[in-house]
Amino acid sequence: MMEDADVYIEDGIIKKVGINLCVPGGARVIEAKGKLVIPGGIDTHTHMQLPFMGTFAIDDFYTGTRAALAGGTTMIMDFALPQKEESLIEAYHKWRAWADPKVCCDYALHVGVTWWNNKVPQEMAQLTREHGVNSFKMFLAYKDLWQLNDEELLEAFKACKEIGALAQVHAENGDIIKENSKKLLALGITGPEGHEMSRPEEVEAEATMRACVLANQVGCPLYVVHVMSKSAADVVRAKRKQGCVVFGEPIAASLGTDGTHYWHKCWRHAAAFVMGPPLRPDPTTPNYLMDLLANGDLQTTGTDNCTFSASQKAIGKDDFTKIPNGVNGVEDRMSVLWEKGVVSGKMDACRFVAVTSTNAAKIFNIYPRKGRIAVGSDADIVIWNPHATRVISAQTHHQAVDFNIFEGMEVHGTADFVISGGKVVVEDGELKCVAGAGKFVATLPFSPAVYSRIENRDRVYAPRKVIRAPYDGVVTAMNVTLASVESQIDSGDTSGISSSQGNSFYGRGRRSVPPTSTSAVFNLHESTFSVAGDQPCDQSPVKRSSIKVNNPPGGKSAGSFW
Ligand SMILES: NC(=O)NCCC(=O)O
Ligand SMILES: [Zn+2]
Repeated sequence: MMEDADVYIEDGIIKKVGINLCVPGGARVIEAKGKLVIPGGIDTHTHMQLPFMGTFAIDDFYTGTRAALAGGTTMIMDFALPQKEESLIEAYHKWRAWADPKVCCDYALHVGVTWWNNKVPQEMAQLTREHGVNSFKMFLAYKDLWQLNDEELLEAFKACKEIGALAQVHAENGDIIKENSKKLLALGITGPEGHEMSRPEEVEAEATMRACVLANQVGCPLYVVHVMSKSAADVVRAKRKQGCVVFGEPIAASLGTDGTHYWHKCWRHAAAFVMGPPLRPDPTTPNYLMDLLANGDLQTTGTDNCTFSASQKAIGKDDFTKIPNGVNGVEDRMSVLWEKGVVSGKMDACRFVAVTSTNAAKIFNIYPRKGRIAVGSDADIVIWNPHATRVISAQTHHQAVDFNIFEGMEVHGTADFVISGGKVVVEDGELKCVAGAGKFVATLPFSPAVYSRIENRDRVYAPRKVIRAPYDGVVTAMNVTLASVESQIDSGDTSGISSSQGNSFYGRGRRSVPPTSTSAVFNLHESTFSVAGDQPCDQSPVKRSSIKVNNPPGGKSAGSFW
């Protein structure tokens, strides 16, 4: 909703909203006529000072959050990413120790589930209960580093659901990437174009689909980070249309530029765009993603801000797999979104606020403290000038990195004033922020924007058994030893395989024994057994031991079968 009103702030909180407000004498007045007074942006996805690929991201929690404020973003959500076997709680504390003294704006943490054993879900629960973390990111990529296999993913999704957290996924198939990378390097393709060629769209789309299916099977809500391609976005859209609880996050890079840069003749230029999943060479991708964002098929915007300077990128000068992955965006996200989303006519100012701030606040359960201008909300406010223009450049940006992937782009929409926690930190374009002024924002589990639907779906789709009269006919005995079967076959008598004999079944390479029709058990290799449709054992419910009803009707529903 948009209204014409004044906003009065005291002690970092919005105290009044309305016309002709009565305010204490001496209160500072900032004139915003002709401009928009909007909630500060929330960047859902950053990696400040991430230790990664042999180096650290060059924008740390100070330069990164300072740049965020300059562009109208008043809160970032970063990721604590444990090394293999490292405690998730230790990683969380490590990130807090890095961020707390440096952040100029508020921040929250997602935590990565980068490995799995039975201690991990306990730590996830503790992080949710005691440390203000309500989202966990799992990687389907980065084989041998952070990648989980499908069984581990299922466990992680189940754990998220149990504790009311939102499962996030980096959706790319790491096994395929590894295989393709080897092939390309063997062909002598060592430059940044190899990065995109090793992980084309379908590699992202397959992983997106797999994550959606796995999460849906255990009734876990899912958030797909950095949606980079049309086909991955189509998966999110289709799954939402089918009723799955899934959210999609395109980023400033995927909305504002494309992957044609990987073929640029200057190595440094091409390497600057290397990130995972890659930007797509199809130049119609940004418009396509923006349309989905404008129309509600995608919900939030992040940046995946993870910056590396020229010399850091050059770690991979002879091998694209070694180029540190990551691009800028935290400073320019709001302007890129305004230019490509609003000025283009795809979305109005209200939708702009939704996708840059409010939707994130709702999904991550910090609404209406964040993402809204209302009495009681944090005074994180931007006075947005929709008419002013600027040209994005590494020469003038506030980030530490020496390259800007939006270099030369003229954008309308600038943050003339930025108020963070009630303090004016950008004034007519001038930055006045202080390291450590930002606060950690705890995010609580069971976000209503995410879990109210889950609870209802669990109830509606809870598995129910069919009530029927018990079967009272003859039941073939199952316990059979191979020796007894063989001796009976040798003697030509296959009629009386008895229950006192042990388990066995026919082996494919064995002597010419009859197929499973004469056996008391199924040989899956030889039978026509199918996981779909009627099974030969359908008449005998007691034998379908592989199907478990997790929650019998009447019991608590966890909705495992939808
Ligand atoms: N995305 C990227 O290229 N770098 C940061 C690590 C990650 O999110 O994958
Ligand atoms: Zn990321």
